[in-house]
Amino acid sequence: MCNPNKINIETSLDKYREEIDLIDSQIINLFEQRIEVAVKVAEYKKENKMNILQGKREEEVIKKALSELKNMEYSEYAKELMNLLMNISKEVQKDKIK
Ligand SMILES: O=C(O)C(=O)C[C@]1(C(=O)O)C=C[C@@H](O)C=C1
Repeated sequence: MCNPNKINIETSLDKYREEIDLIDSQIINLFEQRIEVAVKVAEYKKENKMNILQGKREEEVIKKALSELKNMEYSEYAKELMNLLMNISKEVQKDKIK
């Protein structure tokens, strides 16, 4: 005999995973768009002899991102995510303009 509760648990897990898949696909699309803009910024920086690292701008990006958060419990994780995104931008920019 199968346990109907187990079926329910699996069904809701599948639903949550479908939700995560949808969110991941949006994140990956936005991630790609962000990188493509960072590549354009790299070209601008090269033409204008600017440093790849823009510390003041990074502070602003983090501040702005945190101001969008509804649950401040996640602020350290959000900060970690933004720092990771900017580190990836800088890596891509270095590759593009070296
Ligand atoms: O604004 C810039 O100058 C960028 O290159 C973009 C970006 C980012 O990913 O947000 C990347 C590197 C800089 O240090 C600051 C910000």
